[in-house]
Amino acid sequence: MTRLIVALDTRDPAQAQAWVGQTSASAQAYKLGLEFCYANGFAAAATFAKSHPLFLDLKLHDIPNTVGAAVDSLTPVAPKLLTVHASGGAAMIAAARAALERRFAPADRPILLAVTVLTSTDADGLRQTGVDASPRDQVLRLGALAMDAGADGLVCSAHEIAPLRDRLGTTPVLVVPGIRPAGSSADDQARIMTPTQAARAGADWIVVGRPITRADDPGAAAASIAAELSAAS
Ligand SMILES: O=C(O)c1cc(=O)[nH]c(=O)n1[C@@H]1O[C@H](COP(=O)(O)O)[C@@H](O)[C@H]1O
Repeated sequence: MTRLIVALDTRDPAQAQAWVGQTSASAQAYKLGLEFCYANGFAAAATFAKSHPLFLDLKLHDIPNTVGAAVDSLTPVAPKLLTVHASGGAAMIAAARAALERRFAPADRPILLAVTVLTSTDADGLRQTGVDASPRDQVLRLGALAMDAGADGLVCSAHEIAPLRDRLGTTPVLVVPGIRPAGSSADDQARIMTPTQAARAGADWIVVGRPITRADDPGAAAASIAAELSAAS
């Protein structure tokens, strides 16, 4: 069944804890990213990871030596999932994987996810960066590269789940943001689907932020999304 990760996109630890309290019956993991970690440091993320499964979303992207060393430095946080950018290339992804293998026993090793094409990017956005491929083709290209280089899974939009499964089978863990319940605002997301559509397409996890955290009742919003996931699975 598709599981729900709530993105705790805030710099305020009390707010993050409040959202956890409101959604804990519906979510299976929580995401802390750049906003929270730059404001509060990694010790705060490490404390959080002691009581909740943590998706640490730092989207690392640098030369292989720097990314490997950064992953080494993140060892005390011990997240369940960790992101790098697939466009950093095979050697960079391999360096991240090697650092995780050095630092963790196999059973405890964080799941290494490669972000393919950000869900906020459409074909025009890709073209502006010099990529003439469609988002789908670019996700397939980067997805295959990342899995060959040692990623355990991929971050993609729900639109690319079926083509990725066709190309790469069931091995990649597919983590899917850009989720919007029917009728809700897309905000800055370009490639969106509903929770039901993502679950039916075969997402392992969906990542949902604002549709829950900006709702009048975050607990009810998360419960409604969890209900969609269980009905679709
Ligand atoms: O790696 C991610 O989690 C991520 C990748 C991506 O392509 N798109 C994307 O939106 N995300 C994250 O997923 C969350 C989506 O938040 P909402 O758009 O508010 O639901 C944010 O925390 C993003 O940083």
